[in-house]
Amino acid sequence: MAITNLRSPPTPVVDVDEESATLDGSGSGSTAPTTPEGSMCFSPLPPLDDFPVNLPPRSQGKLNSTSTTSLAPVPPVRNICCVGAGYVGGPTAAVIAFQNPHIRVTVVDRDEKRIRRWNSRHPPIYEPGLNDILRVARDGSRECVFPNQPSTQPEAGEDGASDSSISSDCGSQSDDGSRGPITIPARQPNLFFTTEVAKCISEADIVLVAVNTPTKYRGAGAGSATDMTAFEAVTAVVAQHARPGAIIVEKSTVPVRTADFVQETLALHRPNTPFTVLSNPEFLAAGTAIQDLLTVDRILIGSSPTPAGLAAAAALASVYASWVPRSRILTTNVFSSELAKLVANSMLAQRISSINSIAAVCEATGADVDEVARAIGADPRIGPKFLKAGIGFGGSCFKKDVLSLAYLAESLRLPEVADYWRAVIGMNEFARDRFAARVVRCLNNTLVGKKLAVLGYAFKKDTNDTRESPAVDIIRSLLEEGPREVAVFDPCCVPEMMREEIGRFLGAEVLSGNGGCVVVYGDAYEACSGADALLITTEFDEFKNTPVGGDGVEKKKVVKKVVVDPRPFKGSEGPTESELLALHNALRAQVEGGDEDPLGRFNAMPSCDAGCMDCQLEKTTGAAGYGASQQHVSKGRLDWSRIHGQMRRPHWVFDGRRVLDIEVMEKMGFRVESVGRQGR
Ligand SMILES: NC(=O)C1=CN([C@@H]2O[C@H](COP(=O)(O)OP(=O)(O)OC[C@H]3O[C@@H](n4cnc5c(N)ncnc54)[C@H](O)[C@@H]3O)[C@@H](O)[C@H]2O)C=CC1
Ligand SMILES: O=C(O)[C@H]1O[C@H](OP(=O)(O)OP(=O)(O)OC[C@H]2O[C@@H](n3ccc(=O)[nH]c3=O)[C@H](O)[C@@H]2O)[C@H](O)[C@@H](O)[C@@H]1O
Repeated sequence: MAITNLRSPPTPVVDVDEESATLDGSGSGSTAPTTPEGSMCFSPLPPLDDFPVNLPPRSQGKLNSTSTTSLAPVPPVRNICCVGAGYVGGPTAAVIAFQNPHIRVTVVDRDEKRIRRWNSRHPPIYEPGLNDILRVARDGSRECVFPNQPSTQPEAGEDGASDSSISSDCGSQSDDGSRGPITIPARQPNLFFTTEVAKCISEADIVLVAVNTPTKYRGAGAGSATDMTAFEAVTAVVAQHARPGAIIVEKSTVPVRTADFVQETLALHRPNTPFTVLSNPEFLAAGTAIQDLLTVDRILIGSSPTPAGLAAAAALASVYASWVPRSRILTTNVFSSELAKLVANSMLAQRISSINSIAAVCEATGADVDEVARAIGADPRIGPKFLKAGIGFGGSCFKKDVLSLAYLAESLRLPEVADYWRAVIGMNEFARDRFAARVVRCLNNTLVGKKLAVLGYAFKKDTNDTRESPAVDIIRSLLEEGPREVAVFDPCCVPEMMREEIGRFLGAEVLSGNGGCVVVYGDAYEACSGADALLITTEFDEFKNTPVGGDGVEKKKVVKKVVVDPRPFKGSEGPTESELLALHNALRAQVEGGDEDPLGRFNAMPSCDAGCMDCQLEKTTGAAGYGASQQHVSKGRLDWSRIHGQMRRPHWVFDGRRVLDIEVMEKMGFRVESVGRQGR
């Protein structure tokens, strides 16, 4: 007998402590505008301890609250619109849709090219696991049937035969009903991408605003303040088109008290229409976005403490509760939530700058920064994460968010606080400059006539995101010395894209073909061939070295990931989407390079036009790591002995990310200089 799955959560009701709605009990202690029913008041809030922090299990359907004096119905969520189809909006909306088949999720963006890509086989960003999510949520899925027993374990009574095949004839149901076949019904697509911004906003119960909020580059606060142009533009569209009662969610990272501004804009355009504004910052990291979203450590929801504010928070929480344990959904006041995001990134950046400052001390003293990091990281109060020294942090957010915090402090007339955080950025720049200077110093203070290969262009491993990549600054510094060639290779980025970006950041004239000396390669060995020095600028595993045997052949350490088959699924409701995904991954892991759809759930992917630029790019470049059909396939670790044979003496390697085993490299004849370790 078939068991169907895909539970949809009941609509909860929220208990609200009216006393806590404002500190003074007046209903609003602020001059900030409120909606007619007072859904947003920016008054001081009660201490967090008094605020309903964790939401109860779905079945209870009520917010925890010590004293409950009124009930506000939690609005049902059937339609979500996410504005911004970027690194955050795309994956976040995809996971929300994947986990909530009963909710229609539409991602809107004004960038037609981006939307076209999301609707094609070539999503505009690469993230491990994204493809599997899109294949179900965007494309819908077929009915599938599978036995409810681990395929690696033989069926009791059978001769050790294990059945990893999935077919419609998969055995009979056992007595207790738990091991029989499970039928997963077909799923309709519920994730859509479109440029119809206003229309989709007007249909949504929840509008997630996930547009870019970079640093201002001109005018007041240039270089520090957040550029709110995109956010403001979207807010105006939302204000004009959102339906009454809609919940507006700040997903973008925004300055503290942005919710005030959103509320004012809404009140300006639609004075008598109730809206609720929430802060729900995103903590995902590039390269692990899907994993971060699926196994999230916390969801932060900031709301006003009014009945409507808390009800809106509960509505948003119910969306996440489809897969996130209630204990990980934290609610705070809206400004704490906005500030917490800036502080989270600033503290992470600060840790990196702290260890990089120590790297400089190590280079001058003979201590080794990895050893220092290991020693201090063993203290649970410090912890081992984010202590990897290198050439500094990159990425679209750390720098801008630290600067935004510093700007906030300046605006609040707290220059000491601002200086403290600005020093984090200063130390980051120092790390890069020191590394580039070290390369030049080791190469006799001149790069003229020399070829240098830069390995890694993305700002971190396993992503094709190159925003604020330290590699760009390193290339710029190298070019100042007039080298013969700067070769650039990245295992995850498409060469054409890298060329385009380098041209944009450093000027088209630096590129080969335009009279410049920067050559972008799609092959690491070509990039390294004839090089005087190699610089490792991104911590890709591909660049790590592994012991070499007497035969000169690289001995790869094969660490087989143990992916546990999650069956048997217990309970009468059938597996959740997360459990199905775990099964999908377990079955895939059983066979190397095996079936991309072992459950037989996937529908056909969208087809591309004959003239699809991305298909052509894939054909001409190999383009591993680009496009849904081609997730980042590791090109394997570099064969360092082969590279040694191709390089010029004395085989300089500058390890800016501490990925190399120096002893092994030196035995092979390389001359290695590493960040955080004394050089020669
Ligand atoms: N990239 C990351 O890993 C993380 C980013 N964030 C924050 O999330 C926000 C978004 O960042 P990303 O996704 O990286 O930015 P992004 O630049 O990749 O995407 C933003 C998208 O918004 C669209 N957009 C801009 N103005 C628009 C308008 N008026 N109407 C419709 N669409 C519009 C752009 O076309 C673009 O596709 C930022 O505030 C960022 O600080 C937060 C956590 C992680
Ligand atoms: O707001 C954001 O955009 C996101 O910023 C970071 O995520 P991300 O920038 O994608 O990547 P990280 O893993 O944090 O790495 C950032 C940079 O720091 C560098 N790094 C990281 C860790 C470390 O120990 N040392 C180090 O140099 C990385 O190489 C990379 O260049 C945060 O980790 C996310 O929580 C946050 O949501």
